[in-house]
Amino acid sequence: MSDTPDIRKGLVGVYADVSAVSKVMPETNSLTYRGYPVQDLCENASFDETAYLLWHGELPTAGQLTAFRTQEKANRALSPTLLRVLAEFPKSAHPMDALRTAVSFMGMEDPEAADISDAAQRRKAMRLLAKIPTAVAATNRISKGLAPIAPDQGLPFCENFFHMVFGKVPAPEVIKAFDVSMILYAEHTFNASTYTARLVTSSMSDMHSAITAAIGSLKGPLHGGANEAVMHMLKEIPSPDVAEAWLRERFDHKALVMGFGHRVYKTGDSRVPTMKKYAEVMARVVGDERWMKTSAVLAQVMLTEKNIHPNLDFPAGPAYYLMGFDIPMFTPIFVCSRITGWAAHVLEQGADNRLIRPLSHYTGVTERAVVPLASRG
Ligand SMILES: CC(=O)SCCNC(=O)CCNC(=O)[C@H](O)C(C)(C)COP(=O)(O)OP(=O)(O)OC[C@H]1O[C@@H](n2cnc3c(N)ncnc32)[C@H](O)[C@@H]1OP(=O)(O)O
Ligand SMILES: O=C([O-])CC(=O)C(=O)O
Repeated sequence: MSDTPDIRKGLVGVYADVSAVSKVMPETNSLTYRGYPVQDLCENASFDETAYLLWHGELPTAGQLTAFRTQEKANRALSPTLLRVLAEFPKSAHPMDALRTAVSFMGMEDPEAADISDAAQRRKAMRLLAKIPTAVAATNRISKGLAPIAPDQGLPFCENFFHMVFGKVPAPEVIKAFDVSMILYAEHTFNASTYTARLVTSSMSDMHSAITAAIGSLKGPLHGGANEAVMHMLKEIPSPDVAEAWLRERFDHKALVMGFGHRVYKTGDSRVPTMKKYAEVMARVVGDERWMKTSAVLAQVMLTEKNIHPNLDFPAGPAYYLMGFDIPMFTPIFVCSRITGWAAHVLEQGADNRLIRPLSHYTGVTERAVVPLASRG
């Protein structure tokens, strides 16, 4: 009889804890946040209402939303020190690396750095929700030799982000497409970055440490980094007519096709139809159908040849490109949204904590004695 314990590589199929934040239902390709279908939230609520929902368990009343928005607007500005630090980062730094370091720095500056009470962690989550977009926009502008644009407290969350990146606010349909992407990216149960945040929290560490680690996890191309990889891939394909041939060559090299496949959804990602609809809106607004046409060919061939469906990153990549964002900003934009889900999980983990510490099954050399240095040859 083998003495190998039951190891689930990648924790495939393992329930690691309970959670009341969201529910992924792969059998129906659906997703709810605190019981609300994500599509319903996209059509009938805003991203900041969704953030409130994730943190408080209920949608806000008008008064609660006004108070939430006031708090968010009041916390947007970065300190002069952090702005100077951002300006000193290596010009070659990827914006996700810059953001990881910026969030870590925010942790040192936070007025309640040492306080991990639920109330303090909630206030820190609000400060992160408000400041992360400012850091993302400033990093982007600094990388182009442009001066950062200060947040405008008179503008709502999404409008303010465009203002800080481009110095202007686009048409309402662009804002709506962006807001929808933010709702769709907000939360997704125990994905790698959220689990990272919970794991860090489980040692009774603080919000900024958990979020810094989560950003590191999200950056990888198998996770959030895929939205950038999708756009690089689409740009490699000269036109929709050659997309099928391009993909078949990729099959020959057994290469991953970015933006396809998912650990939990095997017959379609709940969020893709909504994001695709708004990516198509963006294609019409901009008058550039190339990316959606190429995407349609890739999705069709991946389905018929591999039976693999696109994930959220597949339509989100071209949608952000059509909104005018530089490709290295796509995963940082994901962070601007996912901070809401991460923080909800940090709060949930903190409220009923047990140190996360799994076992490893040893497969190295058998026990042996140290040979003194003089005798080693
Ligand atoms: C927001 C998000 O994080 S969504 C995920 C974003 N990531 C990507 O888009 C990266 C590309 N996708 C992938 O690498 C994978 O699908 C993952 C990492 C997302 C999921 O991985 P897993 O659950 O481990 O899938 P798994 O490896 O079991 O896939 C099953 C089979 O499909 C293949 N497959 C899965 N995804 C892809 C893909 N994108 N391209 C080509 N083949 C794929 C695997 O190679 C595997 O084939 P095999 O059985 O011949 O070995
Ligand atoms: O759930 C996952 O593994 C990845 C994902 O789609 C997400 O984090 O949004």
